[in-house]
Amino acid sequence: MEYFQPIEKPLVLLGCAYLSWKMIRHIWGVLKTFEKEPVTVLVTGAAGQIGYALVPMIARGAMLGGDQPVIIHMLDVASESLNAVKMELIDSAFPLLRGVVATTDVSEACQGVNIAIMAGGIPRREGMERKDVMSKNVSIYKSQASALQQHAAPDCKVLVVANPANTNALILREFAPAISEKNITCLTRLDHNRALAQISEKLDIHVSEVKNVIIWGNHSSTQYPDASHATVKIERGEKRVAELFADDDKWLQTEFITTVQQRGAEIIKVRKQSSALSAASAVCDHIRDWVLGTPKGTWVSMGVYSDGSYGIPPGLMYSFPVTCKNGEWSIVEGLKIDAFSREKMDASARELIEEKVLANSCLY
Ligand SMILES: NC(=O)C1=CN([C@@H]2O[C@H](COP(=O)(O)OP(=O)(O)OC[C@H]3O[C@@H](n4cnc5c(N)ncnc54)[C@H](O)[C@@H]3O)[C@@H](O)[C@H]2O)C=CC1
Ligand SMILES: O=C([O-])CC(=O)C(=O)O
Repeated sequence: MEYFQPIEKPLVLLGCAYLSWKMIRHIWGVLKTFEKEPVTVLVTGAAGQIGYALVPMIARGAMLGGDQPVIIHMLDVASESLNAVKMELIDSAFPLLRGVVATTDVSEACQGVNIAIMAGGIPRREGMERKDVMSKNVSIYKSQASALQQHAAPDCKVLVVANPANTNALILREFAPAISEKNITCLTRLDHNRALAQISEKLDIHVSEVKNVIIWGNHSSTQYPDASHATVKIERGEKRVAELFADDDKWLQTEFITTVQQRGAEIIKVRKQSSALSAASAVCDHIRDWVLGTPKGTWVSMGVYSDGSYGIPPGLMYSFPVTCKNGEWSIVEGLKIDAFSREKMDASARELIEEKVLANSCLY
């Protein structure tokens, strides 16, 4: 038996669709009220240049996503400037910002932090190498390591930015043995982004179409920016970057490498201060990929504790190509290394061994 006249059927269907739509909107509204727990992010050197560029990025969701509330802890020895940064953060009325702590006390700063961005220290000036700021900065990392170990969340993820970044991270690891070595990294993402940008400029394509460059080694002028596995997006698939250069064009083996290696020094020369905006942005990229995962088929460069992969001595903090999933990084294994790359990768490893010895001589 028919319940409805043919004329009534479309009206009933329309009514049902309307009610379902209302119900979905209601459920969506309820779900939206269950917001995520805030993540506590520490920034050391927060009154400095990188800190000043970085904290608003974090508070806007550029690091952990637009639906992730954050509490920002800021540590610096320059208490007045630090308080001014706090005032500005409050004045910005960031919807995701759930709290701000500005302190000169390292224990208070580290309390309960889930992510620690370590940018406190002195930057190099024109004419200096990054290891020239070694003695001052490694002692900071020695003393802050134990505060992190004692007061941060047990699974806190640490990113060391201050130079010499790889060796500071190694010192932090040595003096915070309770923090898993998988949770201590250093920043080479700025170099990685610089390498992508150089290729995109050279080939006159958008930077998002280039991927899988690698920064091997130290965040110093011995780093090896390697484009031999990099690809660009083409209409149907991908093409190796190397195939886009004529056989006799040695740009990828010469100018590309030196430009990326020297980009930090070039910025200092022109700006009279080291890179801050691009460094802060690279920090967000590093943590976002580590926490939320790298896109399928894409790797990024991170300074991590060497497990001996690619013949790099274990126990160095060395930049490798990594992919990230479920909050963990893994080194991309099995890439072919030719003699040209081998020599450059080993030279950077040798420099890191020397820096380790130098750092220890500053500390003991
Ligand atoms: N890994 C990378 O890609 C990059 C690393 N860097 C390095 O990052 C570091 C920070 O650079 P900027 O922000 O430009 O320098 P900056 O001098 O503007 O800021 C550093 C801040 O650290 C603070 N500070 C000094 N000692 C401290 C301590 N014991 N505890 C807490 N804070 C302390 C200073 O008061 C200052 O506010 C430098 O070492 C620089 O060389 C810079 C750019 C890129
Ligand atoms: O070069 C410096 O000293 C600052 C830095 O690390 C960079 O810009 O890569």
